[in-house]
Amino acid sequence: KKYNVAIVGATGKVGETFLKVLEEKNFPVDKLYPMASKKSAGINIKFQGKDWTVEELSESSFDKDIDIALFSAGGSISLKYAPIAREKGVIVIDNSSAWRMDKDVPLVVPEVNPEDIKKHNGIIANPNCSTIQAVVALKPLHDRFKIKRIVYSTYQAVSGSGVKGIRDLEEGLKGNKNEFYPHQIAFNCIPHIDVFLENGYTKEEMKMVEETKKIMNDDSLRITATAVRVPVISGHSESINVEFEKPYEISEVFSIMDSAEGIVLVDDVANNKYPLAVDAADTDPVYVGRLRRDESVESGLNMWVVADNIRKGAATNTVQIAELLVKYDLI
Ligand SMILES: O=C(O)CCc1cccc(C(=O)O)c1C(=O)O
Repeated sequence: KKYNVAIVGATGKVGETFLKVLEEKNFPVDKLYPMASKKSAGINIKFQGKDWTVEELSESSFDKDIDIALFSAGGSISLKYAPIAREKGVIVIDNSSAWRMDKDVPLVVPEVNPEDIKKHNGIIANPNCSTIQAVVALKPLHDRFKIKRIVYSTYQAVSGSGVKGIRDLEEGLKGNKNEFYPHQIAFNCIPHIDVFLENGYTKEEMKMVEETKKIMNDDSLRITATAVRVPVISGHSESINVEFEKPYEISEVFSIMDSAEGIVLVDDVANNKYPLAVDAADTDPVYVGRLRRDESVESGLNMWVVADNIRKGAATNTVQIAELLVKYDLI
């Protein structure tokens, strides 16, 4: 069976990676409907050996035979158009934060909570990039040792902000002034991703806290986060400190990580081997390393987790969700 697939935000960084990953995975697409804003309408897109024309997104865009719509066009577009698509019988997989915490919307990482997809009511949410790579690494350890507390510190690539963030870094490295970020990103770290909230955290940090609990289905988890933008083009790196309910042996953590789905263990410090953003770029795994006991608590562990924020952090995870819909015969 082949499916008619709409791509909302087809000309953005994540949108164009949707197309790349759909082709790589040979997803069975019959008709493609690339959609974007007025300024991109008419652009020709080559996909699976054919030419497709970008149409301007409108309220009538889903009045045709579309099976799945992959959205990555910002939260306001998702808020307005996902319900319109759903009403027309389209299954929406949304990359924005707009629907993630809605109780009727499953928030899915296929390696972590695939079964949740069966509860969808027409909209499925793709989690935040930093949350996805974290829960892939944490889930196997939570199942075995029961996590009680998580401390996230992230080092996030500028591609997470799209072309504007990349340009700020590239221009900044040439000594030109920034336009997008609140401060110079070149030769700098900016502890400010998305907007600040009443509690002094940023929205990015609270997404990690709230989305982790929903995906792991455990509101008892105690979590804090600090999200930092760093002068890296591609790949988010994260220092994750976890405290378990149960005692553990470090040798068992190594073997669990080495065999867990979606994880590549890179941990051989005697030979300077640990996960690096430049190695993760344009690949799909979540890379885990620097595993070591946190001696300051009863049963604690430190790790370093790296992944491509546009692929596993967004586009690949979304296409994997589409593959789950097919696998579970939900479409
Ligand atoms: O609303 C928007 O314009 C998009 C803001 C954004 C930019 C970069 C990553 C994310 C994300 O959470 O995945 C988000 C978000 O959906 O909140």
